[in-house]
Amino acid sequence: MQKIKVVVAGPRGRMGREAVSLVHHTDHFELVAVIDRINDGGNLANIDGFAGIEAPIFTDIERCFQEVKPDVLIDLTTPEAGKKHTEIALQYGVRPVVGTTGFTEEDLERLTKLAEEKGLGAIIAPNFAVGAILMMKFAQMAAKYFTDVEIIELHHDQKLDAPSGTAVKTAQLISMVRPTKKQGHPNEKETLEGARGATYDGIPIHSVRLPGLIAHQEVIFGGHGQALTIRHDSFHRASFMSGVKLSVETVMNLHTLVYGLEHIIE
Ligand SMILES: NC(=O)C1=CN([C@@H]2O[C@H](COP(=O)(O)OP(=O)(O)OC[C@H]3O[C@@H](n4cnc5c(N)ncnc54)[C@H](OP(=O)(O)O)[C@@H]3O)[C@@H](O)[C@H]2O)C=CC1
Ligand SMILES: O=C(O)C1=N[C@H](C(=O)O)C[C@H](O)C1
Repeated sequence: MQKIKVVVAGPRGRMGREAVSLVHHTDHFELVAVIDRINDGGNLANIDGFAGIEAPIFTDIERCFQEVKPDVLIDLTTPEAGKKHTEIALQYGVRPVVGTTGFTEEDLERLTKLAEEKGLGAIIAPNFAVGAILMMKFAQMAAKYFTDVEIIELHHDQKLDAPSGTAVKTAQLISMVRPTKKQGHPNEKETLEGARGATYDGIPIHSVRLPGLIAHQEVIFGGHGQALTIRHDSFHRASFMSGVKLSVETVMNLHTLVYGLEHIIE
């Protein structure tokens, strides 16, 4: 079996480290390079925590693609870098698998068009954990029966974007099946700004950031005399890696951009 040649962007990050280890330990994947803001021209094996994992380090992603000609880019960086990397990957015929969050609907539209023009597969997944995908699917199912819902997402305090990509995706899936609705009392007023959270299509989203947390979300539905809570917890970033592996394998056979792992996990 031909190995899939993979580049990881953001290898020193919390998710990037897990992804490097996944690629290194998967027989049919080959880590051909990493994209890092520092250490240009060096080798990953010389960086703390990566002993024995050989891969050239590039800061310039275009030079990397020209020299190593990878099949797939795994991006786990920041919203700004992730958008730029995804676009450049598609320009160079490299299939992106993007876990980075903070992409807007306009970004997704632009990248979908580009992937189609190039006839290339791309996967952008706000959450790679199978349990989180199920939480989103169950929430979408429940929304047919309960039209009042609020989302509480809880993350570590080093997270850059709020609300989380998962919370936005959950609200998008719910809003596909329920009519737009202004929840709460029509005359309610915030005496402290932000008390009712952000809203997506009328669905309140509350973001909690605390040290000690990893990635957690509750979707709370309220009805007459009852409530339903659907909760998912990632206690370790290893929870995301089976989804990353499946995405790298699947993207090789796609010719369009897929947004969300729920389209891949049947
Ligand atoms: N889809 C999913 O299942 C999951 C997605 N995420 C998302 O993944 C992303 C990364 O999260 P996390 O690992 O916690 O974040 P970290 O801050 O730990 O890691 C991000 C890494 O990206 C690097 N980076 C930033 N800009 C560039 C650039 N231009 N080129 C190369 N590397 C760059 C940073 O380098 P430096 O150290 O120099 O700043 C850092 O090492 C976030 O958007 C997060 O929301 C997180 C968990 C799960
Ligand atoms: O930054 C994180 O940690 C996470 N980000 C993703 C998101 O924004 O939804 C996925 C997961 O929640 C962890």
